[in-house]
Amino acid sequence: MNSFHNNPIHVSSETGKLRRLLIHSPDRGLGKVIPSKAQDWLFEDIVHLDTMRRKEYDYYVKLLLYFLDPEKVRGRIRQIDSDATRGFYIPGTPGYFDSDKVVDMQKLLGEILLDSGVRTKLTAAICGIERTSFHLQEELNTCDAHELASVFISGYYSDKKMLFAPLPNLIFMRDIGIVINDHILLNKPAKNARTRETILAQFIFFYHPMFAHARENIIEIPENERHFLLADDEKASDLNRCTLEGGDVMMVAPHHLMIGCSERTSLYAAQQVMQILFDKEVVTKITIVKIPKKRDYMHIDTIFTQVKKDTWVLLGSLARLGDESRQKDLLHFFSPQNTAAEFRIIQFEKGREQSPREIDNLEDLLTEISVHDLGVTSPVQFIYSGDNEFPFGEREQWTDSCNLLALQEGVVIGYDRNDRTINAFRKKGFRIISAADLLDEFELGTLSPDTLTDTFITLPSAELSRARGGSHCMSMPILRDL
Ligand SMILES: NC(=[NH2+])NCCC[C@H](N)C(=O)O
Repeated sequence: MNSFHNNPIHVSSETGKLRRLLIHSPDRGLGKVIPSKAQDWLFEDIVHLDTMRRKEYDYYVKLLLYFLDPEKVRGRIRQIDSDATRGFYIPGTPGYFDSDKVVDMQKLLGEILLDSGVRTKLTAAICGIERTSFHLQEELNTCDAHELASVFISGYYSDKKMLFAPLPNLIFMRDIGIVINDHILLNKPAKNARTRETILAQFIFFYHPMFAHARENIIEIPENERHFLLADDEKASDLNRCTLEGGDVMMVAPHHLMIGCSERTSLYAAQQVMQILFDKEVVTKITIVKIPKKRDYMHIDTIFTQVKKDTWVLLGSLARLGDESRQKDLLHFFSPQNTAAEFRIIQFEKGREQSPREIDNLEDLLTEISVHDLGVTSPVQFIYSGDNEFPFGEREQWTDSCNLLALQEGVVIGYDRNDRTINAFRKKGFRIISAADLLDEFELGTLSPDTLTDTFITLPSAELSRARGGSHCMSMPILRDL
C-alpha cells in the first residue's frame, strides 16, 4: 500500500489549482447494462463501453494526470495509447499509472481489501444489502483484493457471472461525498441505484490510510428518527426525507458553502448539514439553492459551475438576465409548471440562523460570491448555456454544458458537443482546444499546463453524455489551492 502521510485534505474553492482528486474509470459493469434497466440505473441509454473509455474518458484521465501528476504521462502518451489492453488505466494491473494525485476509487478499495478484517466486514455488508447466499459471501472472502474491488463495483465475477447489479454511476465520483475545507461530508443517496456506492465510500474514507488523519472530520448525516415511524406515502416528503448527493454541494469560498435542494437533496438533509457545519465551525455562511425537482436538473452543478473567480457558466432559463428566461416567462406565465418559480435562494449566517436572507436570482448570488467572498474587482462575467439562444440553452444543459471542472483558474474541461456554449466561451476570449490537440501540444512542449489560462478543453462526449453527468460530476476534489 502506498504511504499517504502528510496528505492533507483541503478544498475551499471551486477554481484554485487542483492538486488531488478521486475518480473512477468506466468499469466492465457499464458495458452490461441493458435497455430496460438503463433508466432504473439513471442512464439515458445504454453505452458503448470501449468508445466511452478509449475515445472519451481516457482523455479525461490523461489530462488530469498532465495537470496534477505530469511525471506519469509526459513523453509516454503515444505508448499508453498503443496498448490495446488499457493496462495503464486498470488498478491492480502491472502497468497501472498508480498516482497519489489522480486516484481511482477502485484502487483504494483494492488496497483496503488487503486487510482481512476490513475484507470480512465489507463483504458481509455488501452481501447483506445485495441478499446473496452465505456460501457466496465465504467464497468472495477468499478472492484476490483487487478482483474483489472490481466485483463490488461492477457486480461481475471475472467478467463472466453477474452477482449483483453494477454501479454505472460510480464514474460520477463527486456525488459520493464532498470535501468542505478539512472535513469530508458523506452522501445519503436519493436513488437505490446508488446505495452500494455509499457503503464502499464509507469504508474507504474510514479505513484507507490516505484519510487516516481526517477520520475525526468525516461527517455523516444522521437519519431522521421520525422517518422510521412514518407511513410509506409520507416518507417521500422533502421535510422528512434525508438524502443528499455531492453534486448539490459546492465549496465556493473558505467560509461559504452552497447546498442545492433538488430531486436528490432534501431540505431536511440540507438543514441537518447546516446545523452540523455551523456547530463544528467548518463554515459561517450557507446558501441553500432550491431548484425544480426535475430529472433535467438533478443537482445544482448541472445548472451552474464556476470557471474562474469572476466567471461562471449557467443556465439562462433559471437565471434573471437570460433572454431565454424572459421568453419562457412570457410563454409560461399562465402555466402551472413555471419552473423558474420553484427556484429560490436563501442564505443563512452562523449565529443568525433565524433570520435568513432571500436572494433574488442566481446572477446576484454568484456576483456576491465573486465580489464579497473572493475579492474580485473586475466585472463578473456570465456565460450562458447554448449562448442563451432558444432552445439551445436547454438542449446543451441536458448534455452538461454547465457542468465544467476547473483544473486551475480559468482552465476548464467540458463536453465537445455543446457547440453554442463553447462559442460563447470563444466570444469571451477563451482558447478552445480539444483534449487530443492539447495533449499533443504538451508532448511537443509548445504548451504547458502551468502557463495555461482562459482555456476550454473539449472532451469527446457522445457516450459519456448518455450517462447524464459531466466533468464536474466525474471528479471529487480532495486537495485544491485557494
Ligand atoms: N453531480 C452530478 N450532476 N452528477 C450526475 C449524476 C448522473 C447520474 N446518472 C445520476 O443520475 O445519478
